[in-house]
Amino acid sequence: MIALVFSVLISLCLFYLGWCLWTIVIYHWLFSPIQQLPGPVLQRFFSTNLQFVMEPEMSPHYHDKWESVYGKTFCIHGFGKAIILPELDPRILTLDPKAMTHVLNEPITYPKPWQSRRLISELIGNGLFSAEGASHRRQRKVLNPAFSNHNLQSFGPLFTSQVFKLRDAWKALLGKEREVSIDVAHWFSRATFDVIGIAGFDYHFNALEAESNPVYLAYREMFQVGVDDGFTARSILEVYLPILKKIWPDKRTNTIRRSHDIIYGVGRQLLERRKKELEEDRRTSLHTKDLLGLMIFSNLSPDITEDQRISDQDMLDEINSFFFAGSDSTSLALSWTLYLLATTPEAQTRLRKEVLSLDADASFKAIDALTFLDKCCREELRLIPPVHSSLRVADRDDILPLSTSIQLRNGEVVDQVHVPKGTCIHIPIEGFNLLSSVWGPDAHRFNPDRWDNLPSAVKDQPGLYSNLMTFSGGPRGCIGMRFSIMEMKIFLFQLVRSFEFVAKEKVVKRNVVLTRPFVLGKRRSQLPIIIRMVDSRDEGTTL
Ligand code: HEM
Repeated sequence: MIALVFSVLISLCLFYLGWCLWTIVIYHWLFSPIQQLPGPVLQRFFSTNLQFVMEPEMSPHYHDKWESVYGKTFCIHGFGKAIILPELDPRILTLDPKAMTHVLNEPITYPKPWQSRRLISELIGNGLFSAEGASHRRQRKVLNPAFSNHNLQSFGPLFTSQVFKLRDAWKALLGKEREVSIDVAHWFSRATFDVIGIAGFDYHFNALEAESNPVYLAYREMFQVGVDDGFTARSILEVYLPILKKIWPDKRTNTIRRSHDIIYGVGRQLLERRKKELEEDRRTSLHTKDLLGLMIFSNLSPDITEDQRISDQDMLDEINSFFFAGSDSTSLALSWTLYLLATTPEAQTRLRKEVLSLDADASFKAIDALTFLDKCCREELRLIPPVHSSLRVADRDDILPLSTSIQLRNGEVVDQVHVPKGTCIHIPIEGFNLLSSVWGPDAHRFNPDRWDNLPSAVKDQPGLYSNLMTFSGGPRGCIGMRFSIMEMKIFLFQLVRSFEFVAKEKVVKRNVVLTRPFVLGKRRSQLPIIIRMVDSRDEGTTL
C-alpha cells in the first residue's frame, strides 16, 4: 500500500515537472509566437530588459532606439513567470497606436495581472483601482457621476483655499529672507493629501499646518512601506505565498494592519454619519460636495439596479483608491512642472506675465482659458507622466491588430500578432508621449509651444487627454483626470504669481511606482527648489 501511494506521488510530481518544463521552457523557447517577434537580445543569461524600458533616465532613449531597429511592436524579457530565467518571460511592448487602443479598450481580455492586483488590494482593498470585470463596471457606474464636469466645478473653491494655505506657509518660511530652498515635492504631497481628504470624505487632515493627524499618519506610513519604498523581495514572495503574512508577519505587514485599523475605523464612522444625514434629509444629498456623499447619493439613484449597488466596504475602498491614485500623482505633476519652469526661466517669465494678467480671485473658467498655462500643463504631463508605465496580461488567446507592420525573426512581414493566453503586455505610457518619430526631434525637451503646431502623427496617438497616454485610456482610464488638471491649474495660477522658482540641484527621475525626483547621492525622494517672492505690483519683478 505504501509503495502504491509513493509511486502515485512520484508520478504526480513527475507530471507536474513535465508540465512546467513544457509550459515555461519548451513552449516558450521553441513554439510561442512571441519568440518570433523581433526584439533586443539579452546580454547575459540572468538578465532582463526591464530597466531599459522602466527607468525614466534611460527609457526615452531606448524606446526611440528599439522602435527604429525593431519597429513599433517588439518582444522584451521581464522576470514574471521565471524569476530565475527571465528569458522565459517574453512580453510584448507595443508603441503602435492601433494595438494599444485594442488592449486598453478590451479590459476583459487584458486585465491587470493578478500579482499587481494582489499587491494593490492588500493596501487599498478592492476599490476601482484593483477591481476587474463585472465588479469594476459596477463600481465605475456608481462613481462616474461623482466626477462629472458639473460636480467638479464645486471643487474650485477647495483647490483655491488649499493653495492659499500652501502659499502662506511658503511666505512664512521665507520670512524676511530673500530666498529659501524647499522640498516642493513634500509640500505638494501634504497639500494634495489635504485636498483628497476634504474632496474625498470631508475630512480635514490639516497636513499643511502639521503632519500629526492619526489618519494622515496611518495613510502616510501605509504608503511608505507599501509604495514609496518600492517592492521588496519579501513583498513579492508574499504575493505567491500570502500565508506568510499570517504565520510570520514582518514590519510591512504589521504597519499595513495597524494603518487599516485606524483608516477603516474612522472611515466607518464617517460613512455612518453621512448615510444618516442623507436619510434624514434627502434634500441635502443634492447639495453634497464630497466624493463619499456623491457616491452614496449615486448608489441610491434609481438608475442603479439593486445588483449594481456597491457595499459600504467598497465605498471605503474607493476612498482609499483615490488617495492611492490621486494624491501623489497630482503632487508629482505639480512638482515636475515647477522644476521644468525653474530650469526654463523664459517659460516661467512668460507664464508669470500671463497669470498676472488676471486678478488673484479669477474664476476657474478664466484660469482655464489661459493658453500658456494650458500648454505648460500639457507639456509637463507629456514629458514626465507621473505613471511611467503599466502592465496587462492576456486572459485568453487574442489577435493584436497593428497599424504598422513588423518583420518577424523568420523574415515574415505581418500586420497582426498572435497573443497567447498569459502573455504580459507592457504599456509604455511615457514611451508613447516621448516617441521622437511621432512628436518630432525635440520630443524629449520641454517646449510648451509645440502644442501650437503638432506633427500630424500625433492625432493617431491613443489616450484620454490630448493624445497623451498620461491618464491611460479606454474603460480603465483615469477617473480623476479632470479633477487633477483643475487642481494643477489653480495651484500653478496662484503659486507662479507669488513666487519665482530657481533650480540649483541636479535632479534625476526614478521610477518608484511613480516617476519621482531624486537628488544625486540622496536616498529619499525630494525636489529642492529655491523660492523667492514676486512683486506682483511690478508685473513680476523678483523682490
Ligand atoms: C496627474 C494626476 C494623475 C495621473 C497622471 C493619473 C494617472 C492614471 C493612470 C495612468 C491610470 C491607469 C493606471 C493603470 O491602468 O495601470 C489611472 C487610474 C485611476 N486614477 Fe488616476 N491619475 C491622476 C490623478 C487622479 C486623481 C486626482 C484621482 C482621484 C481623485 C485618480 C483616480 C484614479 C482611479 C480611481 C483610477 C483607476 C480607474 C479604473 O481602473 O477604472 N487619479 N490614473
